[in-house]
Amino acid sequence: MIIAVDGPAASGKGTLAEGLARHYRLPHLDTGLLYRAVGLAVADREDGPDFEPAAIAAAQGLDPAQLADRDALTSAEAGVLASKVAVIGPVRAALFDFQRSFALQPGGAVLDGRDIGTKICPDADVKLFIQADSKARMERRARQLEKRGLVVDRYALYHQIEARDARDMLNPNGGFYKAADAHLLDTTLLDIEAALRAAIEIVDRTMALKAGDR
Ligand SMILES: Nc1ncnc2c1ncn2[C@@H]1O[C@H](COP(=O)(O)OP(=O)(O)O)[C@@H](O)[C@H]1O
Ligand SMILES: Nc1ccn([C@@H]2O[C@H](COP(=O)(O)OP(=O)(O)O)[C@@H](O)[C@H]2O)c(=O)n1
Repeated sequence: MIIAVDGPAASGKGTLAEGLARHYRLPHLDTGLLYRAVGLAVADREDGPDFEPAAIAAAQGLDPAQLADRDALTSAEAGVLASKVAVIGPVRAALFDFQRSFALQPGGAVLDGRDIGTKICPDADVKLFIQADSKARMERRARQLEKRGLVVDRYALYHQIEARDARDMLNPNGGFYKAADAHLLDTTLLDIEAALRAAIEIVDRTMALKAGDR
């Protein structure tokens, strides 16, 4: 079974994808980490003239070992860099095969990102699109960063997330929209457990309907 989980920044898609993977005993890939690793690899060239070719080379040479440093990868700065390399078509093309092979491993997988239901796994068995209002998303990200001992300027964080979402939505190479057959799950008023219960219910119901069709 392949489960695609998409949604905007800090909507809770990673947490849900991890929970679904645990529940159904499937491997999980957070595809945002790939873009974050490419972004970090070219951080010193940000907005410079050779940013684009350097990002393409970094994506083509990406080594899964680069996904290990979670603290660096999940920083707010890495998120901004990720969204800048994510608009470069050849970067997306270079990362496609890794994501697709992960999805197609025997038994299936859970992948979360922005274009899983639309581009990476248009054939996924179940697609979820996770939403939460911007203030709730900012507050979740703020608390996540504060738990690491970082001092967070909520006003700046809110604007940074809005700017990243806007760049993502306008990404000409993206596919960052809710797939027509994706189930919308708004987690604004749900805690992590309630959101996971709702997601499991959607997956079970979708799979039961599919089994009934056969
Ligand atoms: N439904 C929820 N209610 C409250 N906090 C949540 C919820 N879902 C996720 N979180 C928290 O919000 C933060 C961002 O969640 P995450 O899953 O990393 O989001 P995303 O992958 O969409 O960026 C994490 O600290 C996570 O524990
Ligand atoms: N499948 C994906 C996943 C992430 N991304 C890009 O990578 C950035 C970081 O993604 P992420 O999922 O790690 O970010 P959060 O939603 O966790 O904040 C996004 O803002 C997108 O620009 C992408 O283009 N395609």
